[in-house]
Amino acid sequence: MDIRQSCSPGETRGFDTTQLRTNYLIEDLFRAGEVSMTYSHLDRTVVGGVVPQAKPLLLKSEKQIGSPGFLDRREIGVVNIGGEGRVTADGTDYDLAWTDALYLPMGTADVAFSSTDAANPARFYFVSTPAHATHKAQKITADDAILLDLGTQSDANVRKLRQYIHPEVCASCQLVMGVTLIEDGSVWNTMPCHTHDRRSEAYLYFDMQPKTRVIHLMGEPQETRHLVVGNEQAILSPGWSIHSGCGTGRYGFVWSMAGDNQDFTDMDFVDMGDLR
Ligand SMILES: O=C(O)C(=O)C[C@H](O)C(=O)CO
Ligand SMILES: [Zn+2]
Repeated sequence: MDIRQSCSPGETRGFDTTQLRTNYLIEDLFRAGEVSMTYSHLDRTVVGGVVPQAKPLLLKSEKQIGSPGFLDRREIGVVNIGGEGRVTADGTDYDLAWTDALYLPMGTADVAFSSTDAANPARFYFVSTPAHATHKAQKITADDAILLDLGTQSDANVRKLRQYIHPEVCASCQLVMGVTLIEDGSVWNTMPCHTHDRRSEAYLYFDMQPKTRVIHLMGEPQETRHLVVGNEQAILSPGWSIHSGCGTGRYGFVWSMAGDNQDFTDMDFVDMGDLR
């Protein structure tokens, strides 16, 4: 398990490119036939990638989780960004197509991931956060999610934001999760940008051509830094950091949040004139 400690805004100001990438970027999340996990101390969020081939892959606990079962004291949200696949949770099968999601609650004992066609494997992205109560397991499709049409053509930020794990769609303890797809011809996400010190956030950029890159903006609003991000790479975003990006081509991203509240609109917007 890859471990990421929390960094303060002060030390982040002094980071060079390698230090920024080592602390905030997860580059190698999807490996054929493996479950990969990164444990971030930002709200103890575990971010993972699962690419099942011919055999199912199991969600297993590790020392860092501190309990025999991975979900003994955690909840998990899963989004499939690959070919058709199946998640089997305590004997129930959930078939997930591209951008379908699944919420599994605290107390789920056995979780297995499989691909329908090993030649076009499922690519499951997951985010898990500590939990204190057991809610209902739920599959959520793009049509079940709350859809927000955001942005304007003249601001080059037209996008569809879908809230999948959100109090009005699927009850959870703290996890909030969704997918934003940028329309063709637009390049920006989450600009004007914001912070939300009550919650941390994780971004998985996906649906990009091999040569496309997103220039992801992070850091304090008056001390911005950037990360150059490729397809299927994830960003860890502390509550004090802005999180916004501009692509050289089309892309989407899975966002997730954990922390003190589940109020999506609890954001501190940054005035353009205050960005540095
Ligand atoms: O397109 C957007 O705007 C987003 O997806 C916003 C993120 O989800 C976010 O930052 C929520 O706090
Ligand atoms: Zn945010």
